[in-house]
Amino acid sequence: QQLTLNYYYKSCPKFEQIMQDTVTNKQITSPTTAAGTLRLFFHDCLVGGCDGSVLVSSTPFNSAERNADINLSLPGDAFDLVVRAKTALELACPAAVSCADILAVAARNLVTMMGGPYYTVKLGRKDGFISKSTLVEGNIPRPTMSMTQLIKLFASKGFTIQEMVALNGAHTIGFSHCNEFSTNIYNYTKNSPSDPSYNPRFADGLRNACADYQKNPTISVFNDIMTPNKFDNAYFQNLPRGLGLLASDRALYSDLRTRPYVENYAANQTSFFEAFGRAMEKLSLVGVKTGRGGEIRRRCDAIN
Ligand code: HEM
Ligand SMILES: [Ca+2]
Ligand SMILES: [Ca+2]
Repeated sequence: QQLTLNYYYKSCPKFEQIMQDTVTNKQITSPTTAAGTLRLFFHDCLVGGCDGSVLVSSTPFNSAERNADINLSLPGDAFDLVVRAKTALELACPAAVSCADILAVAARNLVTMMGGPYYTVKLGRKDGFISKSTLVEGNIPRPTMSMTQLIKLFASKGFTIQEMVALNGAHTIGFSHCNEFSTNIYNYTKNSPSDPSYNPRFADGLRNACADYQKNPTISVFNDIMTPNKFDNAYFQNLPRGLGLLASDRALYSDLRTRPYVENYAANQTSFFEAFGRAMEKLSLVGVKTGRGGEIRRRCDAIN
């Protein structure tokens, strides 16, 4: 079986409309939803494919993906958006639409709403039967990984170096908690508090912003200081100036395997949008389940 563009044409003709209304409402009332949902979708697809496994809540019998430490910072608003869409869709067309499709379309609509490209999302994903916290480690990139490790991880999911760079352009919106980069700004070496690949004034600003982060771990900083709420190519323009927040962001410029793509996307937003859209279409197809390989969940947070 294959995914198709008009999968819900008969079974849920209002699918697109309900998704667009729900997404718009949620994003207007909670503007952090867009970035959170895009990251949620990324974390879904990298563990067991785009099958909604990340949406499942833990039970006394099962520690779900959400419990893995790397997923603890996924924001509640992103999960809430999926619940809202699912509720509206179950009223209009019961037991027709998968949670995996809801998440894929929500992420796409939000990218477009923030000013990013529109790309097509094929439909007909089924929801997975498995969500285990132990299956997360090693499948999702960490900012502390070397570029060689990052390239290998993305290659294992089917992505080229160029696609990996384009996908990282998602960091043009949203934010990161201080603990994700604190080792880069405090006591980096004996002689320098911060990683020399930072712009020194930016590093000072980060040290200031994060001063209390151990007492208050919720403190976070925009990934793209120039246009944190706009999906554009400013993220790539920041990197050559030492304004990349995470070590993995700055490595995209310092490493010669990835720098040419950074330079291209920094100079040409159209080129970035095309590459990002194509890479997201590809991400949306990673490990998808069809037919009896999955189910339509009644609730997105629990396997039927
Ligand atoms: C080298 C690869 C990547 C690494 C190491 C990485 C790491 C991170 C980290 C540590 C955060 C901060 C999370 C927090 O503190 O709450 C973050 C945020 C984010 N990431 Fe990535 N990421 C990578 C690639 C991607 C990709 C491919 C996407 C999507 C296509 C993505 C989308 C996002 C978004 C949208 C945010 C902001 C989330 C929010 O504001 O709630 N990331 N990333
Ligand atoms: Ca998954
Ligand atoms: Ca931006």
